[in-house]
Amino acid sequence: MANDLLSGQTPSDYDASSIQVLEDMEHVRLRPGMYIGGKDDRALHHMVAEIVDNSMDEAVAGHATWIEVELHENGHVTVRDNGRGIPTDPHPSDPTKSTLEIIFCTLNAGGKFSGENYETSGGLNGVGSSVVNALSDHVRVEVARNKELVAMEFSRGIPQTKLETVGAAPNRRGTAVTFHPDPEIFGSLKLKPARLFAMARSKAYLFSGVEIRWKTAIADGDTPMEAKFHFPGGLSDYLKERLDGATVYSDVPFAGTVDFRDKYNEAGKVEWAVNWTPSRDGFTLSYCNTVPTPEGGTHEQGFWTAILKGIRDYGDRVSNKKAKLINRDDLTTGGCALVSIFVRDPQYVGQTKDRLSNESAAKMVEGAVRDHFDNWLASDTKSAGAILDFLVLRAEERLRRKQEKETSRKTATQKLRLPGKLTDCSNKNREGTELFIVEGDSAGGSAKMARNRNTQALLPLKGKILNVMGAASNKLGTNAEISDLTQALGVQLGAKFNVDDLRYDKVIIMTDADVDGAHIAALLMTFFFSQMRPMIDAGHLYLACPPLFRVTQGAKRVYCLDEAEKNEVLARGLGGSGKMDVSRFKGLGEMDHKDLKETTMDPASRKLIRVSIDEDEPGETGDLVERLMGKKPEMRFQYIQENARFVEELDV
Ligand SMILES: Nc1ncnc2c1ncn2[C@@H]1O[C@H](COP(=O)(O)OP(=O)(O)OP(=O)(O)O)[C@@H](O)[C@H]1O
Ligand SMILES: [Mg+2]
Ligand SMILES: [Mg+2]
Repeated sequence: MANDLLSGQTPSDYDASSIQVLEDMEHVRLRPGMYIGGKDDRALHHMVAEIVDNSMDEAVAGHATWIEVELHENGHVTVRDNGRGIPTDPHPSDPTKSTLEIIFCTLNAGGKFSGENYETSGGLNGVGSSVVNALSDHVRVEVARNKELVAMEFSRGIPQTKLETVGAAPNRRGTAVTFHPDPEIFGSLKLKPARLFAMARSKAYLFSGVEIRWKTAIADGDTPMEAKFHFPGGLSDYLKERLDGATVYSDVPFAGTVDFRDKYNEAGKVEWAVNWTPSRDGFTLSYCNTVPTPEGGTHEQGFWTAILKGIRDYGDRVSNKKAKLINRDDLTTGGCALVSIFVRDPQYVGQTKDRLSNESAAKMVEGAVRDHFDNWLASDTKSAGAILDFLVLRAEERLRRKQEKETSRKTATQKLRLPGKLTDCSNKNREGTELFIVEGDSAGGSAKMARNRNTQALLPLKGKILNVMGAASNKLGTNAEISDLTQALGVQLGAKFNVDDLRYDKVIIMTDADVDGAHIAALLMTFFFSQMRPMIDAGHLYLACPPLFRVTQGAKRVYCLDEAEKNEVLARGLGGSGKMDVSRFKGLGEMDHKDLKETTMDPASRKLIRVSIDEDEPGETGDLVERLMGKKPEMRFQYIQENARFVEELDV
């Protein structure tokens, strides 16, 4: 393998540094996830972003004024800039090699460590170029520098040519990197014009000092074949474009830029734009040194803290007492923000630069934005008033919803004094709570001991009472057992059912693993289907999967969900000594609470089935439900098995 990769090199090249190169390149190819976050579509496009980021760094440092991104017919992509050109002189660490070769063939070779060549850069680790090189089956780098045009080619991280002079470049400088992502890594995935176009354009918004030129030879019907971007309006323009057509509370977004040098005597700056809209969900897009930080981080945090403090203070000043109620969620649910920071020494959580972690960024951004926000609110009182009113409304709505949920929960609990008695959980929020509908009282006993009292509630129902669930819906409301169930759930039946009222996150039917149990589960599912359909659609209804068998051998024991699993275990053995013993659970009540917890109730070890409805045959459902209401239990159950799609979900 090594010889193969080294072909084209003379034996004298095969020295320690070559081995280093092989190790680096092989490691990248072995573990692309560590360097570009995977081998998927996102990772593929990230390859182009790495090369564009290098040109952006050159532009932000003031050395390049344009960047060109070109997608070729054959799937290769070229990124060109008119920057200083990647250095080509011999590298001090290994004078037999050019700096360009070192940059493309070794990890952690970069000019951005010291802050001498670039003040604030997207590049950081000196891995970008070499990773793209390692994961491409063809790379050609051209550099115009010192009036000369030189070129070098690589494949899968290994040089294929020497650094060659290919012409004169009397009036040019800059770098052009052409590469083709390796199908051995990315399979049949292809670079998509639309994605590259969007990336190229967002870069132009993020740095108004650069012109981005776009070209594609591959058409996708929507993406322009050629375009030029230059946005002197920066983020403010970008936000307007993103919010195109939406109602906004301020005609002009609150936007600005602060140079950290002026304020903190430090390199870097922050730019932002924010507006609020009632007509769509809010978003926060953040960037560090023009590299997107999809998971946010300290810069986003500092930004929203400034806005929150600012709006509350403003409320105070205009004597709006309710401004105090506003919290960050109220701000961000309708708030649309772009935050772009440039710092000298960006730190990230994880390898892919998804979340910024510089502590100082939070403080610097907060301070910078805060001053401007106060001024802006004071100077544009019309917008300020509209935004404040909107945010107060959101806060009130949030509090009212919370209170309603609490009171409806209380009343439901208070009314339950009937045979099917609810054992509620202590957690009063819906999130993360579960109601187990259990069959009969015997199961209720061990389930009570097996449950997590914080999050798991129990409602025992008696089998015979369940038969009324097949009754006409006008009779349902008057049945005590049914009203127990609906009150426990906090909901009303039929057209009055509102899924938001539901008091539990998961409603879990837990019946014996036998024919009767299946029948009861079927009846319950039918009932929920006809009376509380949105609950199923929203994914709240589940079936517990109690085991049917327990196999023991000496001190070892294993639970089996069904016949097949049991046979498998018997064939395989438990690895213990002595005879294997099989017991079949006749009902949940037979299991002690430890077994029940472990196999069926504990989220850490149980298995659950989520119930959902397959709508492949629209129009037939009504008829089938009627058939279901018929006499034969076997037939009802079959319907459920055939028409309810069971989505297995192992929640860990
Ligand atoms: N288009 C370019 N123009 C000028 N110099 C470049 C260009 N592309 C790369 N370089 C030089 O090559 C070095 C290595 O680039 P590389 O992308 O490997 O690492 P980096 O940008 O320093 O850090 P990161 O791994 O975070 O991208 C850069 O630091 C820079 O000095
Ligand atoms: Mg880089
Ligand atoms: Mg490198």
